[in-house]
Amino acid sequence: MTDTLNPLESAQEKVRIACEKLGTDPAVYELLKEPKRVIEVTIPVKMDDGSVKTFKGWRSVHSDAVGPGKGGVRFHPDVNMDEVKALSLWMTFKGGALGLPYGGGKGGISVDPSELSERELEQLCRGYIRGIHKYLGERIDIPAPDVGTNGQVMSWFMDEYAALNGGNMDMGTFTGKPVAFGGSEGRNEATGFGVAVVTREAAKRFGIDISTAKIAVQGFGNVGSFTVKNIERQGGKVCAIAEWDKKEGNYGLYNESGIDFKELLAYKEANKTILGFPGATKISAEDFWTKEYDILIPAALENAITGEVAKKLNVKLVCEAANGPVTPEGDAVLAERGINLTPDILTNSGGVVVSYYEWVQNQYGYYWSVAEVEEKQEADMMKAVGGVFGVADEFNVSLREAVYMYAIKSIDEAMKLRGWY
Ligand SMILES: NC(=O)C1=CN([C@@H]2O[C@H](COP(=O)(O)OP(=O)(O)OC[C@H]3O[C@@H](n4cnc5c(N)ncnc54)[C@H](OP(=O)(O)O)[C@@H]3O)[C@@H](O)[C@H]2O)C=CC1
Ligand SMILES: O=C(O)CCC(=O)C(=O)O
Repeated sequence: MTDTLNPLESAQEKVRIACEKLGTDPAVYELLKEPKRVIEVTIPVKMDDGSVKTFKGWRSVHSDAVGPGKGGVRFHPDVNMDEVKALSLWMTFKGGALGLPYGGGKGGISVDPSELSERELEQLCRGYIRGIHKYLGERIDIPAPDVGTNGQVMSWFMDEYAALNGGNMDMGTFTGKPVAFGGSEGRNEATGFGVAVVTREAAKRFGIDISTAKIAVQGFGNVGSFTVKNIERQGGKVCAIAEWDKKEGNYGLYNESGIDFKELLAYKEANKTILGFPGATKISAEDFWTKEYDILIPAALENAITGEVAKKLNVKLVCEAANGPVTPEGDAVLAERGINLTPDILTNSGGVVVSYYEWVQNQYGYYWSVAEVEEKQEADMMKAVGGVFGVADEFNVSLREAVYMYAIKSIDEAMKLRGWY
């Protein structure tokens, strides 16, 4: 088997297998294999040095069978149309698995945001919204943060959207906004909080004691860092973290007795990197991937665990916090080696769950405390975890297959009710 690194092909394959296992009408795969709409925009930005640069951006709505498109916007040099399409497809199934009233959407711009000044970045954000605003709205398509974007980006998006729409302040058009500008308590940490919930439940299912488990996390961005924090809150410890650096390349940090979250975060805030953190030893990327852990949590980008990487892992459980971090060949190798896996669209669904709460709160104009948000999030995610584990047991399939099978039911039903087949 050759490794498919095209995320769209790998996403389509997962849907095809789920349809086959469930014996759905052939129309279901036909309707779900490609996005409903993809917009491509070229965004000109006047740079600080007086030159003009153009950037390519996309927004894809994979499905709106159940409700408006929903999903993040990624700013990264490797973003391309196929990646955006795949990420939007995954969002359709993430929403389905969690029972959210949404379809799937995703956007992105091919750019390294760290190379832009704040003014240039703001212009890029506003230009992107000028290009796609007619296709956005609380009931149409609702962006949120993903890799390389954050609450500040959402605020510029919202401001530009309101300006282009006669001052329309439908705040639910974007989620992941800062709390001071219509955001929800708990959204910034929500994905990592949810990853910790799913990891805890999977550990129970596969007989791993989370309080003594050795856990490794790849990526210390939004998802990775709050995963580490919430694993610590549950009494677990993360002993290895992998990151990358423009000069240094890929590397890891290791501390057998646990890397302290608060100290590491403070170091990152002060130094803009975790490289050189005194509370752990620097290790090579090769060492990071080959050391023995109970649980490995990839929380960076796609295709981190290829077939080759999967062969050398020394772990019992992989919890996919990133979208698409395991390639189809990686999946096959993990299965052959008896290494369990919790799939991305379940494991990292906490972000979109709390985005949903933000959208609800925006429409009510009534806001919840962080404790209320976390309680609701945990309950909603536990329901999905129970449902997916149940399908896996009933059909004797992997959790990856189970989550697609679990999610597809409601999407299929909505498409049929709408007369799409
Ligand atoms: N934010 C959210 O709410 C959600 C995010 N996700 C998914 O989670 C993943 C991470 O997203 P998020 O945390 O938001 O993004 P961030 O940009 O905040 O963090 C990604 C982190 O991974 C680092 N990184 C990049 N490449 C590597 C590598 N090869 N090895 C180690 N570290 C690396 C980045 O470093 P650097 O910044 O230097 O590039 C950064 O610190 C993505 O797959 C995203 O789609 C899923 C659900 C919701
Ligand atoms: O919060 C959201 O709407 C979506 C987050 C996201 O992009 C994802 O779950 O991959």
